[in-house]
Amino acid sequence: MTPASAPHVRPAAPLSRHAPATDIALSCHGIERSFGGLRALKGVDLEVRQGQIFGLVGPNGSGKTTMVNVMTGFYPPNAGRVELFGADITRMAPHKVARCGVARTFQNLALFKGMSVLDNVLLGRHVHMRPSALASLFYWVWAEREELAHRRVVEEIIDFMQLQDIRDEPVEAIPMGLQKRVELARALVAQPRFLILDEPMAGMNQEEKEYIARFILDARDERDVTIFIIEHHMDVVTAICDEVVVLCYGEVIARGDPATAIAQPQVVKAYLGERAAARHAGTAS
Ligand SMILES: Nc1ncnc2c1ncn2[C@@H]1O[C@H](COP(=O)(O)OP(=O)(O)OP(=O)(O)O)[C@@H](O)[C@H]1O
Repeated sequence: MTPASAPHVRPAAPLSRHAPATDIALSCHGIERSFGGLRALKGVDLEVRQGQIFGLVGPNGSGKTTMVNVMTGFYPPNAGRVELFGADITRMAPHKVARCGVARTFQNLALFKGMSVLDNVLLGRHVHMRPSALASLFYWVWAEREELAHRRVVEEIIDFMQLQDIRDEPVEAIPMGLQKRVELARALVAQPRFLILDEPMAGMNQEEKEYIARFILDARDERDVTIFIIEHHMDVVTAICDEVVVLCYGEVIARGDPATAIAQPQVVKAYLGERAAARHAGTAS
């Protein structure tokens, strides 16, 4: 493609010319966040290396979504520092974090009813769409070309996520498992470097879980994206995550290799309660 015909599609903005080269994609240090008298996060530290699938797990109410909200600028932390690819993004506004190459999906589906699958996916390109007066002036030359380039990215992701057959369906008419796949597609069309998935397998049956796990692995391997995942299905976590951090009441209680971390007694106790954990230990020994 010649420069003259190359569509003007912005890649994710580099964070800073002065950001140090690092193989750490995300680093959070000493993150504190309270809601009134409730300390939802109590000095959380974690580090995600580039190219990892990193899992954040923990019982309900342990602080996982709050942590993601701090990382993405939705909740400013009361203390601590968040770095993305070596640059400080603590307290950066969410839309600026998105422009730094971060995309996320939400725990509860956030698709637009009444719109087709294709249009919902296309919305994921908004982070790369910044109309300028000059572009409008030369609309037919530039804006149309840019629109085509956005469509090309969307078509590629529709293929990648195998959504061709349902592309024109209203999004509310397709099953829940497919809606989750559309959400993942919408996050991927933003061409993120760091993708956060909040319970991507909630409400899925075994077959749907295996399907979406495959797409997550392929996204990491083929699209050069680091993945941060919150997930309650431990079979999936052990199957696809390279590393996990386990939260309980806002504190890290285990970390490391998934199978080892989630078998720790304090983790079993956090999930099952003291008595069941003792029974589990009895059966395990
Ligand atoms: N906006 C808020 N206002 C008040 N309390 C909040 C708010 N957001 C979260 N909390 C509280 O902070 C704690 C951590 O909640 P959070 O949603 O981060 O947990 P979680 O691990 O994501 O839970 P789940 O697995 O159920 O989604 C909970 O006690 C929750 O009630």
